[in-house]
Amino acid sequence: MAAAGAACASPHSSLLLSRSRPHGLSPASYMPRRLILGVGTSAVAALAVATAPPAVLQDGAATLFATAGAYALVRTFDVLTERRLVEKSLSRKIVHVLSGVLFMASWPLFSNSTEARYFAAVVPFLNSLRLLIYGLRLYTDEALVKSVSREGKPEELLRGPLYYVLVLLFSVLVFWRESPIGVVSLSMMSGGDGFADIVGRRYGSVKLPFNQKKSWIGSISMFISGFLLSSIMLFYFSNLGYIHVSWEEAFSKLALVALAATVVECIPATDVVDDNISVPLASMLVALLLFGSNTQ
Ligand SMILES: Nc1ccn([C@@H]2O[C@H](COP(=O)(O)OP(=O)(O)OP(=O)(O)O)[C@@H](O)[C@H]2O)c(=O)n1
Ligand SMILES: C/C(=C\CO)CCC[C@H](C)CCC[C@H](C)CCCC(C)C
Repeated sequence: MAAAGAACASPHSSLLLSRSRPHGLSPASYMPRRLILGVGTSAVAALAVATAPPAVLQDGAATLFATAGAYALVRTFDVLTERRLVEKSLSRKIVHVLSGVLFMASWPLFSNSTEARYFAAVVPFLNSLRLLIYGLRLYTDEALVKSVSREGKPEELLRGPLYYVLVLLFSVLVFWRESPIGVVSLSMMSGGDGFADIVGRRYGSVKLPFNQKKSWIGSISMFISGFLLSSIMLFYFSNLGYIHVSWEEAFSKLALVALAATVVECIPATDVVDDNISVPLASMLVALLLFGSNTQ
């Protein structure tokens, strides 16, 4: 109040008066509305965090971490491709492999609550929205388009990448981390199909007799990498107590799932149905038959 009175003492004070709090007005009516809104929002957010159950806080943090991880993964390979440190088609396939593997690896970060899978599902859901928005050219994101499209066309995001993310969304909601079916299927889609491309594109000179677009080395790579990654991810989740695995039978079952996924991936029909649909679908069906639908 004294400052305001002093400010009125000289002509210069008219300018000061317009900047200092006018005499007699309460701070609330003077403080910029934005500041009041900011303080209010922060207070509500702090109250929400302070009163939220620990599981919700854990799941919220895990969701933020995985979402940020997804963005960072795509951005990293955009920069590596931009600087020609990684060839474009290889970069795309590495993103294909790592997205599924790292997403599964992040699942133990979520709480043991029944709602945890829905928090985890937010990550592929947001990424499917992102692919839809940029694939439909509603907005542009050069980095995303360059990282996950074959030829740099935004509409490409609406096929392979979108199917891939929707499979992640479906698997996390339906199977989550207590069932081997989702883990095995995502391993075949990300690791198996990914390495089939990475190896086959480079060393696949001897083509399959019934499909000149695919090669023996590519299909063999798919079988081996799908089998190995499925085994590793099953060990990961069983070691953390989410899945009980009878290893005497598991390896033979995983080999049959990998064989089914490899056969589906190499038949010419995949020109009609995208690999990112046919491979996980075939894996889910065979894994369902072999492992059963019982989850721990
Ligand atoms: N069993 C396989 C699978 C793939 N490839 C090689 O990898 C390339 C891409 O494989 P493909 O499965 O067609 O990849 P897509 O998922 O269809 O391609 P993209 O991921 O680019 O959409 C093929 O042209 C081929 O050179 C191969 O040799 N043998
Ligand atoms: C190029 C791809 C498929 C074509 O065959 C993969 C597209 C990947 C998406 C752009 C990003 C998906 C991110 C995952 C939903 C979450 C990853 C989280 C993890 C912690 C990095």
